[in-house]
Amino acid sequence: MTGLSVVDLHAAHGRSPVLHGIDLTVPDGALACVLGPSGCGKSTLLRVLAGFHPAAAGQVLLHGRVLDDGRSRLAPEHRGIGLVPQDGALFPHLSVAANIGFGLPRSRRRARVGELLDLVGLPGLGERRPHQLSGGQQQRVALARALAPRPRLLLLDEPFAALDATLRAELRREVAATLRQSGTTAVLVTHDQDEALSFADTVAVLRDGRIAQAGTPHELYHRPTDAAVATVLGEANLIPAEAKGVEALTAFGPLPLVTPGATPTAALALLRPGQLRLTADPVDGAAPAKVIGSDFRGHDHRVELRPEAPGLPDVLIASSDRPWPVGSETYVSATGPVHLLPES
Ligand SMILES: Nc1ncnc2c1ncn2[C@@H]1O[C@H](COP(=O)(O)OP(=O)(O)OP(=O)(O)O)[C@@H](O)[C@H]1O
Repeated sequence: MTGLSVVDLHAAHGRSPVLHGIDLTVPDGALACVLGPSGCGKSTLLRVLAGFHPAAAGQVLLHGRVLDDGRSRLAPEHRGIGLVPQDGALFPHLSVAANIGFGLPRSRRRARVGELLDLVGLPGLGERRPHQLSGGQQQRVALARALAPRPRLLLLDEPFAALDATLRAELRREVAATLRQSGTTAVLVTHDQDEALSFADTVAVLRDGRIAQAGTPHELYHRPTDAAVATVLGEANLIPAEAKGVEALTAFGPLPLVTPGATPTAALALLRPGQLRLTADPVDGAAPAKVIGSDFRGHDHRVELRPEAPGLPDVLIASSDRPWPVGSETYVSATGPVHLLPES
């Protein structure tokens, strides 16, 4: 069953159009993510969904009910939609329990607040004030507050942006688990590709107010429709290729295709950094390359290379489990399968 359905949605700020025909479907109980750079229209989209900004045209439906069709719109308080803002926006003078229970009927408040404190992993902290909590705990309270009235849709506006990297990854895992446990349909907006790929069932890439591509995180990462989507989702090496049967002919030799047949013949092959292998000695299909940059990232090394072979871009990015000193000579080879993108 469809939870949220956005059909050909247009929105503007004054006379400036910002959203140009957005189509987005989120099944009931699914987690969706809208990923895009600053200024592409993510917050405007969330504000239209929440009812704080009017649609200029198109439709927003929740469980089949029209919320906005460009002519009439349902008031935000009647939509059954919860919002978790970037900074949590808790009431500083109220306890955690009072923040979570704000707006709930008195008779149900106590039990529901207790339930939610357990759900977000903060049992026993109901009497604290927000300033007595860490940033991550405050965001969990904001999530609990948004979930308290059992919204039919939860909107999350870069809710982890202010947290450090480790806490951010941990909290988004917890939040995704909490939303799945409560069966809540949710839309998260972010400019962070790791967040999008790890959080959502469906990712929609928003570019200049248009959905460039939508699909599962796996589809978008491995089968982007163009080079811009490929790079929004993570580092990408794009090398000239020609499709021939089940293979792509490249400067690294023939590599198997992800989807044989349905590709342009002259194209770019997408190779993620993990598909490039570095060796001290030449192997089949390897190109000589000079190491021009190397960063240790804990789980691997990000190695920047200048290949010394025709048919390759000026710079390649590889992932290696061992360090390669800057200035050293190496050999780079590739493993498929590869996905082909149109050349321009
Ligand atoms: N209140 C406003 N009045 C006029 N223009 C606005 C207003 N709010 C946003 N805009 C413009 O609309 C466009 C989309 O802005 P929006 O805030 O939706 O983008 P965003 O993707 O959420 O960006 P960010 O990630 O930086 O928050 C931008 O060009 C922005 O300058």
